[in-house]
Amino acid sequence: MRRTAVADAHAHIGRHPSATGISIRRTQRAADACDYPVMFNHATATEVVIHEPHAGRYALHVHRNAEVWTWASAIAIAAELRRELMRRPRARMLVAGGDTPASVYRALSKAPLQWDRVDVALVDERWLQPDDPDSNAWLVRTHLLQHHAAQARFEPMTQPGRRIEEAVAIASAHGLQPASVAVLGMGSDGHLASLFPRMRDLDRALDSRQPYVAVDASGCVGAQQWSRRISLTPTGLRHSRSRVLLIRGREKLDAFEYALASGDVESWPVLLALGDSFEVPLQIHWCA
Ligand SMILES: O=C(O)[C@H](O)[C@@H](O)[C@H](O)[C@H](O)COP(=O)(O)O
Repeated sequence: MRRTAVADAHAHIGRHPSATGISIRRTQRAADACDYPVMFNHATATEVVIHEPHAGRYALHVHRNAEVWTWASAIAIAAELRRELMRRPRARMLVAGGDTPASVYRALSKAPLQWDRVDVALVDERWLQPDDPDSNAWLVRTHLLQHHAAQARFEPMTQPGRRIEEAVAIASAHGLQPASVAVLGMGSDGHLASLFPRMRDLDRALDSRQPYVAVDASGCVGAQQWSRRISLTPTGLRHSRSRVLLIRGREKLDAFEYALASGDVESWPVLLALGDSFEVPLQIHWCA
C-alpha cells in the first residue's frame, strides 16, 4: 500500500534533540511518496519541528521557500484524500479562504486523484455571493476547482436568494459528514475560520452543537470589511479526521507561538485546531 507523504517524512527521519528542547526532524524524499509531477528537489528541504510540551498535538513543517511550501502542502493534503478514497466511496475536504492557500490550491488541483469522488466545502465564508471575487467560494473555484480537481463536487454556502439562516442550516447538515481533511488558515490576530479573538458571538460559536454558525465580527480587525460571516465551529472541526494549517511569514509564526504560550482560546482561537480531543496532531506547514 502506498504510504502518505507525511508518513514517509516521519519514517525516514533522524531525530536530533537540540539544546532548546525543540527536536528537529529532517525529512528525506517525502515527495516521492506521491506520483505528482514533483517540480523541486524535496530532499532535505523541510524540517519537522516539534516543541516537546506539545508533542502529539501538532507538528510544524518548516519549508525552505514558498515553492517547497506550496508543493509539500499540496502533497500532504492529496495524500489524506488518497488515503480516504482507498477506504471509502467518497472523500470530503474542508478548505479555508484568505490569500495564503491560493498557490497550494493550484498545486492540489493537479493531483492525480479521483476527484469525481471528492466533496469540497468551505471552512468559512464571508456573507458574499459566490461570484464575488472577495468570496471564499470564488477563491476555491478559481484556484482549486481547476485541472483534475474540476471534477470535484463543491458546496458553496451562499446562493442568490438564500438567507443566512438557511445557508447555515444547509452547511451544518452537510457538515455532519466526516471530512478526511480540514485545510485551515490563520490570521495574524490568531483567528481560525471566522472565529475572531473576543468577537461578540465567540462564546456562542464555541459552545454551538452545530458544525456552522453565523457570526457578527464587527469591530474585529482581522475580519476586514466582511463582518457578517458563516464559520465552522469546534463541533464542526471535530468531524475532520485530520487538520492542516497553512501559514506563511514570521508574523504568523510568532502569533502561533504567542497563542501556544497564552493558552487562551478566546484571545487565540487558532488553539481550537490543537484541541486534546483530536486523534491526530495538527500538521502546520510554514515558510518565511
Ligand atoms: O474568509 C477569511 O478571511 C478566511 O477564511 C480566514 O479565516 C483566513 O483563512 C485567514 O484570515 C487567513 O487569511 P490570509 O491567508 O489572507 O492571511
